[in-house]
Amino acid sequence: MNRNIIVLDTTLRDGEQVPGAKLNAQQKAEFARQLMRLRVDIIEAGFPASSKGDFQAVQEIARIAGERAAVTALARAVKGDIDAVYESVKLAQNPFIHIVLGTSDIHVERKFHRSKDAVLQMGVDAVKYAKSLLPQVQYSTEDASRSDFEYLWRTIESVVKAGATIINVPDTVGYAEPEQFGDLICRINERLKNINDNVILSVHCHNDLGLATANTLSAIKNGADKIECTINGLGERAGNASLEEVVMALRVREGHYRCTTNIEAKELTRTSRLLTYLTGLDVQVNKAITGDNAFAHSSGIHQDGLLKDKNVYEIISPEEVGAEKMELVLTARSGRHAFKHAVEKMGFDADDEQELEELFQKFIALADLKKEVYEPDIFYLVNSHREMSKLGPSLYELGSFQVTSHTSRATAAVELRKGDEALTGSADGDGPIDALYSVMKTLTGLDVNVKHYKINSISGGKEAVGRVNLHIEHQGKLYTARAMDTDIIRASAMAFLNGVNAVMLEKA
Ligand SMILES: CC(=O)SCCNC(=O)CCNC(=O)[C@H](O)C(C)(C)COP(=O)(O)OP(=O)(O)OC[C@H]1O[C@@H](n2cnc3c(N)ncnc32)[C@H](O)[C@@H]1OP(=O)(O)O
Ligand SMILES: CC(C)C(=O)C(=O)O
Repeated sequence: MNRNIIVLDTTLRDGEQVPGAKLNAQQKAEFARQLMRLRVDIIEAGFPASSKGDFQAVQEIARIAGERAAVTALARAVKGDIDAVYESVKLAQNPFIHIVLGTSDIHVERKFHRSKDAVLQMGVDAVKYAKSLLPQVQYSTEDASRSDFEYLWRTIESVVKAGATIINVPDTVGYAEPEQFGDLICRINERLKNINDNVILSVHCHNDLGLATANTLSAIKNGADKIECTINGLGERAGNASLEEVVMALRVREGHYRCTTNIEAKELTRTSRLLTYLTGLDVQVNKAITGDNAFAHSSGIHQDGLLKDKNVYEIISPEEVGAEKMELVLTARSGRHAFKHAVEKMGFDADDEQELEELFQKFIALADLKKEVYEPDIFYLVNSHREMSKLGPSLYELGSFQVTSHTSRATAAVELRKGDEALTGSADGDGPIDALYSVMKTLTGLDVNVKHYKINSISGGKEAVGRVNLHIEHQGKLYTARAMDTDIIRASAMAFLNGVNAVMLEKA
């Protein structure tokens, strides 16, 4: 039978310890509401002794939590801190006090300058005091993974006897590695069962070596029943175990771990985005589950495989975590299958193989100029290709051009080709486009006037494509012409030529 793992979210306590992540009481309450929608079992709401603002934030979260989540907050083994936690969480339906105290030699000797026995006694006294206020008390043996095992165990045994109901084993500085940490949890678990079977064994891992998720999973395999995580892995230094990673690993590899959680996975993306919005701290694009690229596929071989069967390259469907549907990002590394899929997705038929190949070649040329090709690019590419095909072979083609612009004047030099003939010339103008059109008008010898000129950016990104729309007048008749390019001068020149060619074709 599957074990249910209790999930404590500490984004509002450990996550908030990150520089720049500080939230006000109203923001903390908003995020806590989202954590309740996510169905975390416990919210660690803050460190109420640290400031009046945090005390009030914890109090508000305790007030709104109701039955939806247990609420706790952190205290040192200090009476004043414990009082602050009690006073701020007591309104919750399921409140508990969380006490932390170091067990490693370095904490005992360098931080507290006391004997091991004295530090242990501080912990016992703190638990006894907390227990006089609330029935549920969690005790964290800070820096457990760097602690002498027998002293660590002696501490756990003593605080359990004093009334601690949850023992939390932190890898405070992210020093542990999965096998060793799993072994530590296994040893503690075996002894704990012998002294009190009702005590919950919990872990809290940091990511200094990028192992927080792996260590948390290893602890679960070795008997931990409760985990502490944060959204987006936010937390002190390199952060904490990421809630979304651990939860989805348990879900995707359920057969392996045989554990479940109460988490509503569909709320993961929304929770991550809310956190980014509130803190202004972006998630790295390739972050598992919540990064922008977590469900984006950009290379041709992958895109082809996904279109044939999404299981070829997808172990989690984005919908499962509340993200948008699988995204195929079109780049110069995309292939014909993905391109055809994008063309059809926009409602164009793509059955003509020769046309599709021509379009694909234009797409690759464009993708070489741009990092990503967006839907509006494809839309315009197909439409303009089809429009140009209707016009037949272009009469004038753009060879080369050079445009210089000064404060008050601009000059353009252009080479056009008409069959084998090369036509070159230059002209001045009020601005670069005026100079360009002036020389092209002379070279084609046609009496045309530009009546309307409009340029738009039709897609996103630094290399966005510029689209030029023109109305050209010839002998009282208006001709519409368009062109697009990542170079707006080239797009302007090509639009003019397209207009001129339309006039020529009609006259022919
Ligand atoms: C691993 C973790 O994430 S632990 C949680 C970290 N979170 C925080 O620190 C929350 C924010 N902190 C604060 O607001 C402040 O540091 C406070 C309110 C906790 C304390 O502020 P101050 O009283 O000004 O003390 P300061 O932070 O300068 O020093 C910490 C003191 O607590 C002591 N201390 C540290 N940890 C503990 C502990 N677990 N139990 C008892 N005392 C402790 C230190 O030894 C030091 O005391 P000393 O002055 O006798 O040497
Ligand atoms: C309070 C404890 C659990 C902690 O944050 C740590 O040890 O990292």
